[in-house]
Amino acid sequence: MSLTLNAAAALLERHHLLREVIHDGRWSRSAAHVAGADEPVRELTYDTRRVGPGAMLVCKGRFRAEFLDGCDERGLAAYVAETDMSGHTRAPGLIVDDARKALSLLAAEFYGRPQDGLTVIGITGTKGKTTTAYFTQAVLNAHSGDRCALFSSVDNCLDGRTYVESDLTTPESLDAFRMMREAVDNGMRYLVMEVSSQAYKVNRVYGLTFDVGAFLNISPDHISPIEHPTLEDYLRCKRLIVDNSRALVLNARTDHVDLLREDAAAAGVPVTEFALLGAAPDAAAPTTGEGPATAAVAWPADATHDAYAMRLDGRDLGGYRLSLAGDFNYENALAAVAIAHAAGVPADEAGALHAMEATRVSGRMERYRDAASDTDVIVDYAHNHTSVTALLDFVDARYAGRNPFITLVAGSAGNKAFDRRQEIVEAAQDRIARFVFTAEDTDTEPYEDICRDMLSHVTNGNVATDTIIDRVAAITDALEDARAHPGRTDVVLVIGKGHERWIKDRNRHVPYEGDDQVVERLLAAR
Ligand SMILES: CC(=O)N[C@H]1[C@@H](OP(=O)(O)OP(=O)(O)OC[C@H]2O[C@@H](n3ccc(=O)[nH]c3=O)[C@H](O)[C@@H]2O)O[C@H](CO)[C@@H](O)[C@@H]1O[C@H](C)C(=O)N[C@@H](C)C(=O)N[C@H](CCC(=O)O)C(=O)O
Ligand SMILES: Nc1ncnc2c1ncn2[C@@H]1O[C@H](COP(=O)(O)OP(=O)(O)OP(=O)(O)O)[C@@H](O)[C@H]1O
Ligand SMILES: N[C@H](CCC[C@H](N)C(=O)O)C(=O)O
Repeated sequence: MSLTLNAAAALLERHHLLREVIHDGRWSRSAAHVAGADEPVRELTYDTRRVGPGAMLVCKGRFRAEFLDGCDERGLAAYVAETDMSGHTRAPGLIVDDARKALSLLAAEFYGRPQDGLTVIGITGTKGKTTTAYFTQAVLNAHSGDRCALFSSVDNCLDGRTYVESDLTTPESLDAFRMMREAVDNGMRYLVMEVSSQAYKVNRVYGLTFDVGAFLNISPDHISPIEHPTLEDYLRCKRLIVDNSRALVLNARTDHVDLLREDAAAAGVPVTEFALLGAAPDAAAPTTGEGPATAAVAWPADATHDAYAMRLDGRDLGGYRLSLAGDFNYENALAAVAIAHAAGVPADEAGALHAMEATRVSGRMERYRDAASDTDVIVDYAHNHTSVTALLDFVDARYAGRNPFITLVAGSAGNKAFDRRQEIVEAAQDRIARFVFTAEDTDTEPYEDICRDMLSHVTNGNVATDTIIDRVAAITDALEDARAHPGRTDVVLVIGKGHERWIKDRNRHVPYEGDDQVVERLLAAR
């Protein structure tokens, strides 16, 4: 870890980001005139509250110059910013075109390019990133003796075994490279990370090349003033993974698959395709023929879809029976097989390629049963049209002929992804008996307004609706109603929060018991 001011300036110059170096009233194209420019930077940070002796600070986003007040006294060595900050500090400034790109490049160097010591796998898609990332980690851990790290929207894992709750789907670049360094120092050989569209939008993975990039699917989501202005912009950001990967694993069934194939061809990136099939493929034509190289396919092995068969590179992998129900999870498992294979796991390593069968992912398809009232409860993380549809497809298939009374307990995020509110209602209203609208995560938008918005999209007069803002009370009401009808088969779906032990209010995490725990407690109390 030996970044100096001189080296930082040269790196930024090489990437055409450096405008000028400002120090003591002198503006220059290099840092050569600054005393101590060859001293190692002792700390790299994007937050003035963490500045200590010898620190280099990157001023990004909604940074305000006043944050710098007092930093000189704490030993600020240099800053990197998109504008001259010398009114608030005597430290030398590297003025750049894009501070977030600069942060990513500097962080990689500061931490000694830890990505070079790892096989790095990036997974993007509207749905299934987290599950596929956990499944892939399970396979690579089995293959390598627990030497696979993970960055996911649920947890991060830097030693193949210990999981710590994460803040973002894709960490800020500096945090990502710091954690990669720790992973390498812990002996990790692989890293599986989720790559959100926001990560590309705000350059959290700038300059990082994935050994394997995976594109799972794309559907409308994340359109709002703080995310993407349009679906086109959302897809444009996600597509960047193709240009930034050495090999691409692609779902042959995703929307815009032809465009992604074109992207890969233009970038010279080899593609492995996978496809979930409705039935066994023709033995004479072992691949689907949908893409140039559909290497991995899976199909239901029984009528209830409780097991699937998989084939990789023409080799049968045998039956798969996941701990997580739902056809979509077999698609995620298939993606994990294709990704792990592209990352070097041989097709004949059956043990490793089946390792995800035991994997559970917190808050995804957690199932509970109250036999006395014939009630099944599912806690899941569905929170948009595609995932609610996938969940209801599972319920339809599983309860075919039993005509269950389905209650959906759901809210939607505040201040972002506004279309989700209508889409969740539209995906569900003709397929369920009752909505209970409730709190989900928000910033400034009141929960009541979000629930009212959801209610306004209900057009089916046959579906019952209630709004119970308190989330625990909403779940309680749904379960009590199910118990009050013992002769009826009930399915209660509690979606959008999973295992989270907090709920966002005014963008702060307020402690919350967790959907899984609320359900367990209520069922045990009977
Ligand atoms: C708190 C907040 O709203 N942050 C958003 C903001 O970041 P920002 O860098 O401008 O941060 P900021 O909090 O305004 O502060 C500006 C800078 O001043 C610094 N600071 C602040 C105070 C101080 O005293 N001193 C100081 O130095 C802060 O450390 C920061 O570096 O602007 C960034 C660029 O727009 C956003 O990425 C970021 O979104 C937050 C992190 C967020 O939650 N974003 C969501 C939408 C997100 O990224 N989600 C995706 C998942 C989507 C998916 O599943 O597909 C994700 O990858 O997690
Ligand atoms: N391949 C898939 N296709 C459709 N829906 C899926 C798929 N995989 C998971 N889901 C649904 O989406 C929910 C979230 O899954 P997961 O966390 O794996 O995806 P994600 O891409 O990380 O989502 P998010 O970014 O919203 O957290 C699941 O609880 C399930 O309802
Ligand atoms: N209830 C959460 C869902 C976040 C999941 C994240 N991956 C996203 O879609 O932004 C929220 O809106 O903050």
